[in-house]
Amino acid sequence: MAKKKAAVIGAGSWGTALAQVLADNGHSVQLWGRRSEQSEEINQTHINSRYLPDVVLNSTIKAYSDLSATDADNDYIICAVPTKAIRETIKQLRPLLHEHSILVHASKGIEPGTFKRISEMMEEELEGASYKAVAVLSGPSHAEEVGIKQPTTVTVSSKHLEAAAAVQDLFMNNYFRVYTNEDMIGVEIGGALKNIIALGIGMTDGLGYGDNTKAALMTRGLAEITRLGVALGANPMTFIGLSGLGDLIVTCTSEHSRNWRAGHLLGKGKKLDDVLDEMGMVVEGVRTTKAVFALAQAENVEMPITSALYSVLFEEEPPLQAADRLMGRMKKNEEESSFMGRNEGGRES
Ligand SMILES: NC(=O)C1=CN([C@@H]2O[C@H](COP(=O)(O)OP(=O)(O)OC[C@H]3O[C@@H](n4cnc5c(N)ncnc54)[C@H](OP(=O)(O)O)[C@@H]3O)[C@@H](O)[C@H]2O)C=CC1
Ligand SMILES: O=C(CO)COP(=O)(O)O
Repeated sequence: MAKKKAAVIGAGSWGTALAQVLADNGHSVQLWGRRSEQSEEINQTHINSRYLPDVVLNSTIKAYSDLSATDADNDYIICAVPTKAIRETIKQLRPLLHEHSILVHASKGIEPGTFKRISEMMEEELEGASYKAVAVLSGPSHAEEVGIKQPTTVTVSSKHLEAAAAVQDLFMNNYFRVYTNEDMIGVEIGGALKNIIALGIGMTDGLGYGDNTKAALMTRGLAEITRLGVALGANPMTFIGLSGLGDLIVTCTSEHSRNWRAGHLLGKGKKLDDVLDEMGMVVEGVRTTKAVFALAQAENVEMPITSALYSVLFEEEPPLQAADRLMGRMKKNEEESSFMGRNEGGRES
């Protein structure tokens, strides 16, 4: 592919790893982080010591901390800030876009209150602006492993299929393999909601439960993610792909996962605020649980695991009691209760 110009917005773990992939591919890369001391460190030492300390970054990456200094002639803007910062970031980037700009987000969350997916938030903030397309890049990909070039596969999706194919070309290399998928709703829902299940599995691991419990939560978790996704218009097949099952596996079974680690500390009896302070990195699943608990009610979709997590996170239910409550629910048929989308009968509490 001809060499392109890209700005990666967000110099946390993921933005830094994605900047490295793009620089390895020979593209010209700007990497924005909001702290000037961090951009100076990256430019001078080629290390992001807070977020990706074990990776020596490609020396061609140009870090900066003034968002308005993002080059207006970038072909691609890759947005890797936490979900809560998406709107303010897009507002600031808006004047720098042009008719060929492709905006790719790599974040995983749902907005509480509006229930918007990230691409929907972006499109709202971009209304009337000049740009070509919004795309999502998602899938099983810990920054720490991408940073050391371990074989990784992800999915890119966009309503604009030509843009998705262009993003595939931009990122593809011998350690980062990118698939396209037309189901943007499914890709974004899978990536955001697996964090809820990872929190839950971290919690049951913290309680001392083993592999049976992990498999139960992953399988039934995927069933409830699929149920909500189908109700929102997603293709159920997406949830057994990279951005569904793939990301669920990588997040629920790895100590790299901040969501798993936060859940683990909660399972050990720590309070949510103390856990979030201790993590010092984004734990998207907490905010996503709040959003999805309300969204499931609005959509009349049964999501018992999300509901149990909500009680633990926001209503101080002890994790053990929530686990007991999940096990004591009324009996079910596995197949029917997995993929039916909205509740046909009454809501189960
Ligand atoms: N880490 C991973 O392996 C993966 C992460 N993701 C997703 O990528 C997104 C970013 O996560 P990740 O890079 O891991 O997060 P990190 O916790 O590693 O870093 C967070 C980054 O966001 C910045 N930040 C925090 N608040 C704001 C704000 N209000 N405005 C602008 N920047 C802000 C932080 O800056 P500062 O240092 O100044 O606080 C820091 O650069 C998340 O949605 C996550 O789910 C997706 C795939 C893989
Ligand atoms: O999304 C991820 C891997 O695909 C990273 O998950 P965490 O945010 O839990 O670390």
